[in-house]
Amino acid sequence: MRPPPMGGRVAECRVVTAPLPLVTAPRRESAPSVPDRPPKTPTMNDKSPSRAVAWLVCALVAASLYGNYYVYDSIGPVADALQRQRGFSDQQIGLLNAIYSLPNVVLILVGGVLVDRFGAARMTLWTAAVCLLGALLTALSPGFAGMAAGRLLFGIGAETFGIATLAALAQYFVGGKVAFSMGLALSIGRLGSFSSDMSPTWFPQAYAQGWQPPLLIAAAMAAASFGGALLYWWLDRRVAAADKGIAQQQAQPFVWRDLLHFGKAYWFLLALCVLWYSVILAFRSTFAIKYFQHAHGLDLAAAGAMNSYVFLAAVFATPAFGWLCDRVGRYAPFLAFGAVLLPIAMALMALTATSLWVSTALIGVSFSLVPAVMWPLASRLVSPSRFGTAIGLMWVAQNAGIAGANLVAGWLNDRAGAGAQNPAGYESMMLFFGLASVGGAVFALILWLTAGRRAQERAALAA
Ligand SMILES: NCCCC[C@H](N)C(=O)NCC(=O)O
Repeated sequence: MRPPPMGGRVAECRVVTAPLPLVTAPRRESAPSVPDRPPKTPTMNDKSPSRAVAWLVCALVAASLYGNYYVYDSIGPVADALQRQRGFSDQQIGLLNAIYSLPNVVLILVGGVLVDRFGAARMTLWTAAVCLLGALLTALSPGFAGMAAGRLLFGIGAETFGIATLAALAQYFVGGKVAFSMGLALSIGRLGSFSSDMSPTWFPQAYAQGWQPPLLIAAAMAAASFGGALLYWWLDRRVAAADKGIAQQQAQPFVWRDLLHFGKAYWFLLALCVLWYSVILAFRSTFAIKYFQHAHGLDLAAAGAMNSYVFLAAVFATPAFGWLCDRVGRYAPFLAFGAVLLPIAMALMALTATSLWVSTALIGVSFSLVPAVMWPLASRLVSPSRFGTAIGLMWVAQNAGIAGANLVAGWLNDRAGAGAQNPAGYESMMLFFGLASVGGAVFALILWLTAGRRAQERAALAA
């Protein structure tokens, strides 16, 4: 089964809207090295998995993501307890999260290649198991080194797990609704992060007992995530068995040269991914609350709540935007619109006295729209057999960008002496994030306006 043929322009990437065959899960082509273009159109076959199966896969993947994102965000709520009860410094607490990203600057590319090599279902299962081990080690370790090793293990599994889950949805929804399914799964993941932030309210007894019970709850979430992955793997095996004789799913040997076959549109998307996520994750996750407190005079609770609304909005808006993209059948214009909102929001925040609600709403739309479009669009810019590699490469650059943006922003703030007594000290950081967001918007606009017109892109996109 192949994705619908794409038109000449990325902006015109259209989803099949004709009545769909029962088939939704493409089996991978067996060519050792494929050009960067979509595979062949599926043929209808009664023995192939139905739409219901695809939605079941989506539900299992989403449930699995929920547990995974819960664990990712589980350190923040116990940071204070770790400091009080175990004497951890801020640097040590910061390292428990940084150690998640650092190995992935190299490792996700390997993870992406493994997803293409061994298939989405097997890799989802294996990496969910690695994440579970990491979460258990984090929760049960008596010392900092053991906890850090647990977070490292979790990070190694989690990013490849993320690629495998996107690949699973790209595979099962190739005939349509890929953006909606990815948006839905991502939003359930974001709900996991939101739940982690809300867990002190939901499980007060656990938090009253100290740092360990909340991390054991996180490990239980990782176990639930593994359970979802196991069910998805089992279902995929049944689908593959039913599919026998129609087409075989075969492991794809990796050829480095294949990276060169990714079209220009893919590289523009990668640049947008690095710049946009660097602003969104480094600013929103690290500096936004402090900036709201010092530069906009909010107290800690109000600043935290203001920041979390972006997150909550994404829970609902991400699948809605995915659905809209599938319905309209266009991706790049939505992506450009979402990317342009970010510099506008940053400018309003840094340069005007406009209420923070306005910039928060704009970032909320951008945070919901860009991921809802970016990953489905990526799945349409490369062959399904290279999707894992393509996302892996994007996330290598993305992790490097996020780590770099955190370091640069921190250095700029320290250099300018930014703080409650010196709110103007945040200006250079805001200029840095503003320029990065403008860069992201420019790449999104170029992707929309030019990439699809090029003959090279047409060749890459056409069936
Ligand atoms: N689990 C939070 C970090 C996810 C990073 C990952 N590389 C990614 O970009 N995932 C897609 C997303 O929008 O969350």
